[in-house]
Formats: sequence, C-alpha cells, structure tokens
Amino acid sequence: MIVVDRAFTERVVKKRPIASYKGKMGRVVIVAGNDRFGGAAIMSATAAVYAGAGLTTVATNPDNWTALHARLPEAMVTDLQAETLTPLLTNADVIVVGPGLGEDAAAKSVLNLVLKTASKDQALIIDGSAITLCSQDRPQMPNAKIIWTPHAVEWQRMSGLTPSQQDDKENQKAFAKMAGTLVLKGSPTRTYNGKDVFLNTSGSPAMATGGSGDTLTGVIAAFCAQFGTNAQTIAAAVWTHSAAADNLHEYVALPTRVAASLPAFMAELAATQS
Ligand SMILES: NC(=O)C1=CN([C@@H]2O[C@H](COP(=O)(O)OP(=O)(O)OC[C@H]3O[C@@H](n4cnc5c(N)ncnc54)[C@H](O)[C@@H]3O)[C@@H](O)[C@H]2O)[C@@H](O)CC1
Ligand SMILES: Nc1ncnc2c1ncn2[C@@H]1O[C@H](COP(=O)(O)OP(=O)(O)O)[C@@H](O)[C@H]1O
Ligand SMILES: [Mg+2]
Repeated sequence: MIVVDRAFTERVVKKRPIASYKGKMGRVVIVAGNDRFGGAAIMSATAAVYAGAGLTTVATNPDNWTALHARLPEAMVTDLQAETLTPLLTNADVIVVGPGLGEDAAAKSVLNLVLKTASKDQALIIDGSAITLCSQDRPQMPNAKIIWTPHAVEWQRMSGLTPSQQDDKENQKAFAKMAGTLVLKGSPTRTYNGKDVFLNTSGSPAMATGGSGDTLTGVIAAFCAQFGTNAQTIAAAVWTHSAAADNLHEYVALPTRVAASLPAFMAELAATQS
C-alpha cells in the first residue's frame, strides 16, 4: 500500500522548463457531453486546461459549443463525427471518453471510434457513460494506456462486485483480468495498477456533488499529458484534485471552483523543487 500525500505529489508536479511550448504540454481530446450533459464536458475540459494541458479539444454535441466557448475560450471544439474526429484522436497524447456522453446510439458509435483509433502511446481515460457502455457491450479494448475512473456503482458494472464486496483483495482479483490502471473513486479513492495500491489521503464529503468525477478526468488528463502516464502521475492527479477541494474550506466543493484553484495550487506544489 502506497500512501499518496502532498510530498508524493510534489515529486510528480514539475516546474516547467524555460523552453516549454503548448505542443510539449500535451494534446488532450475530450469526447464528452450529449445534449443533456454538456456540463460534464465543460467541467472535464476546464479541469484539463486549468491543470496545464497544452492544447485541449472537446468533441461534443454541437448544442454545447456556444456554452463551452463562452466558459472556456482556451478549448477548441469539434463534433462527434468520424470524419472530423479521427484525425484529432490520432494526434492526441491523451483521450478522455465518457463524461456525460450518454448511452444512446450516437454515444456507442463515438465510443467504438475511440476504441478503434486509440494506440499504444496514448493515454485513454474511460469514465462515466463510457464505463457503463463498456460493461454492457464488453468491446475489444485497444492496446493503449487505459485508465478507468469508476465510482463504486460503475465498478460494480465492470467487476460484478457490489460496493460492500469492494475491498483491496477482491478489487485486485477482478482487475487482474483487465488492462491498465484503475482509479476506484470513493472515500478514499484507491488506484490500482495490477501491482500496487495507491491510497489517497485528501478529499471529503464536500466533493459529493455532480461534476466532481467529471473534473477529475480533466486533471488526470493534464497530469498524464505533462508528467507522463504512469500510476504515480495518476495517483498524484487524484490527490491534487481532492486536496484542491479541501483547500476551498467550503461546505460543498463546487467542481468549477475546484478547477479554478488548480493553476495557483500547482504553482505551489512545483515551487517546492530546488
Ligand atoms: N452536469 C453534468 O452534465 C453531469 C453529468 N454527469 C454524467 O452523467 C452520467 C451518469 O453518471 P451517474 O454517476 O450520475 O449515473 P450512474 O447511473 O452511472 O450511477 C449513478 C448511481 O450510482 C450511485 N453512486 C455513485 N457513486 C456511488 C458510491 N460511491 N457509492 C454508492 N453509490 C454510488 C448514485 O447515487 C446513483 O444511484 C455520466 O456520464 C456522468 O459523467 C454526472 O457527472 C453529473 C453531472
Ligand atoms: N465522501 C467523499 N469523500 C471523498 N471524496 C468524495 C466523496 N464523495 C465524492 N467524492 C469524490 O468525488 C468524485 C465523484 O465522482 P463521480 O461520482 O464520478 O461524480 P460525477 O460523475 O458526478 O462527476 C470522486 O472523485 C470521489 O472521490
Ligand atoms: Mg462520474
């Protein structure tokens, strides 16, 4: 069991080299948001941009474009059609699929496109609706660096384990049949990579509000884009997201306010390096 705390995270969040440029900070593509859950796409993208991803594109239902542009002009948008999306997916360093995507035919079709396109050097973060769809349809998974981010009920859909059965031993046994990294969200969140268990030490019930998990996907995406995709980076992203919520000292940690606090918080974490 590896305890993830501030000291652990400070080893991951690096000062930016002088010669940094946006292309070096990672290309993130977020496939998210149907006509009802545009907020999930906006929250994921906001977190990715505010946690430092160099170039963020959101593939979302066109109903969400105006709101996304108005809230987050740093992000680019595209639709969910294979013709426009395929080249963007191919060039991405990190792909997020699932927040607020829904489970209809359009969601299934774009999820299949992502699974067909993802390649071995890319991080692929699978969340929300995409977890539910993968659990139902059991598609062939790509040879990519897959990161699953289920909550307890999504993990139940993946593994068959009820929330009360979800202890380290059972989780590891169930995840041994799957590939990649598992971020099992909860209180506390545990990250599994098939070898170690990373126990998060930040977070509180103030995070029990819609959008907290959508925001986490963007933080993980930005961390992988900048610091390399491995279990340490992913566990540090989990800690940073929940610690940023703790730092608000508010009854409810509104995901948009958590995201807004990330640039200053990450500067603080990076400043401890000599
Ligand atoms: N503003 C938005 O656009 C939002 C969109 N969302 C999206 O909505 C879609 C559906 O996600 P949901 O998670 O709501 O629906 P799900 O159908 O996946 O799961 C919801 C059920 O699981 C329960 N649950 C969640 N965490 C649990 C835990 N730790 N222990 C026990 N039970 C738990 C919930 O109370 C609920 O009964 C996802 O794609 C998600 O990304 C949500 O994130 C909410 C906000
Ligand atoms: N009681 C709690 N203690 C610590 N973290 C919590 C608590 N409740 C929720 N969270 C965090 O909030 C997030 C919830 O994710 P999720 O259920 O996917 O939200 P959504 O899909 O609405 O964005 C996770 O990161 C989880 O760890
Ligand atoms: Mg969620």
